[in-house]
Amino acid sequence: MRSDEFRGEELICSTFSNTSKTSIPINHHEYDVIRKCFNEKYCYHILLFSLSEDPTMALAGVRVIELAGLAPVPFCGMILADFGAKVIRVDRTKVAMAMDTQARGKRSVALNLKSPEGVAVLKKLCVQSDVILEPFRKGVMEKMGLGPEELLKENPRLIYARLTGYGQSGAYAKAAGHDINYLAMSGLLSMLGRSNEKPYAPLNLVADFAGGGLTCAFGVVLALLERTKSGRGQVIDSSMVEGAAYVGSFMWKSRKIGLWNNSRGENLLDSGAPFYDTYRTSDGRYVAVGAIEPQFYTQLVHGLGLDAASLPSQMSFDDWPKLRQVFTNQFASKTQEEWARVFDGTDACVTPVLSMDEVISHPHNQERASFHRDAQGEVTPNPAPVLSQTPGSPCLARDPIIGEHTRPVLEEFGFKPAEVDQLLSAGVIECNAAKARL
Ligand SMILES: C[C@H](CCC[C@@H](C)[C@H]1CC[C@H]2[C@@H]3[C@H](O)C[C@@H]4C[C@H](O)CC[C@]4(C)[C@H]3C[C@H](O)[C@]12C)C(=O)SCCNC(=O)CCNC(=O)[C@H](O)C(C)(C)COP(=O)(O)OP(=O)(O)OC[C@H]1O[C@@H](n2cnc3c(N)ncnc32)[C@H](O)[C@@H]1OP(=O)(O)O
Repeated sequence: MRSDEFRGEELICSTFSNTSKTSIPINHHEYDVIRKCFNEKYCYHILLFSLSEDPTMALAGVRVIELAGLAPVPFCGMILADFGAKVIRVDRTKVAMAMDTQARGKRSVALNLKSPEGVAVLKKLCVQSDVILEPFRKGVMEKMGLGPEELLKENPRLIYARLTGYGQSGAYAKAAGHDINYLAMSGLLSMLGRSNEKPYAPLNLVADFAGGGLTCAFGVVLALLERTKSGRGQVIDSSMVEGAAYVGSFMWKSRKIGLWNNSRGENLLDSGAPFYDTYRTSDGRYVAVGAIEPQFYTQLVHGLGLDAASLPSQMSFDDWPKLRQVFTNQFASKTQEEWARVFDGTDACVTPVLSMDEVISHPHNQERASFHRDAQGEVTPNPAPVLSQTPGSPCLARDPIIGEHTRPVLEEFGFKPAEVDQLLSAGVIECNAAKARL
């Protein structure tokens, strides 16, 4: 008979044959079941219960309720799913198509939270879960009776992540907005753009994803780790203004070394320096040049076939426009492929600007399997970073349709089939079967 010691957040298992201890992370629901079983000394059987998750995934056993949102929260949910969490996305009912293009690995429950029965269903899901991710502006969850007060009272171990543009306080807290607004409020947008041009937002990368979904996922993991010590959940106030600014800390911290003394687009790293920019090649494609250090810059000049003695000094700011013109003319003389043959294998810091589809076939990315094709055959990035013991693994199945898993999820969380039928007939939930692919 296995001897098992149950300690708070994890199950330490040892067997007679060996004393190696395996600790298995468990979620709130398992915690309660296990504690009850230990009290009644049924310790062995519960191990099977907690081994139901794939222990090779870092977030195995973590249950996440993701309320359907636009882009940042779906990205956060996808990250957690990629690393083993069980993510249930709660969609609105009467919605034709999911807005979530980052839905891999998630299951969808369609639930009308405008009904008290719907609120009760969500509460029951949250009591048995570890994390809730909410994408709404300040006050919406409280209005539905689903604020942190209510949910943490019923499940003190719940991690309540609130991902918003402006945070849960402050004059803008209830204002609508999108990535570009948050980036503007972070101060970083003022630094983005070429010389004599207006500021531009680099896609919706910085606030929505870097400072939003990714930073929020980091907060969730921090809270999960902290809970293994305190046994308590907490509220994560994830503001995209603050997340973006935090991601950009280097920009603030490097002002004192004069990195940003010039106007926008005229500094070392903001397209001002000719050795840190992109250049068009003879076939209309581009290369990226990042030869900052003198030893790398020397290799750039050599690869371009230029005579260093005939050029102005690398750091002669006033000569940068002239140097840029020289580089522009040189790079325009060969194709992207030809320049790759010149610079691959050197430290000149010159790389091809690859398209979203080319990335998967570039030899370096292929060797590392950095990208894969999903169920729709589309190129998509693999989870990062790569952990040696518990790497992330993207679900390759198609994305869920809205309400596809309502019934199995509710029954998994303890609803009887008759209760699910009743909720369905009352319009509180939707159970949509996946349409057969012809
Ligand atoms: C730059 C990005 C924006 C990217 C957008 C793209 C992802 C999408 C742009 C175009 C889309 C595609 C296009 O539309 C074509 C297709 C259409 C198809 O239908 C879907 C597929 C498409 C291909 C579609 C796909 C994509 O959606 C697009 C490509 C960003 O910056 S995103 C970041 C936005 N900001 C935040 O997230 C910060 C926090 N959130 C907010 O500030 C607000 O939520 C926001 C975003 C301003 C929206 O405000 P809104 O007034 O609309 O909502 P809230 O005030 O938050 O209140 C939510 C209300 O909803 C109720 N509710 C929620 N869940 C339920 C439920 N289950 N049942 C019932 N009711 C529910 C909740 O009670 C609130 O109701 P009230 O308003 O009455 O309180």
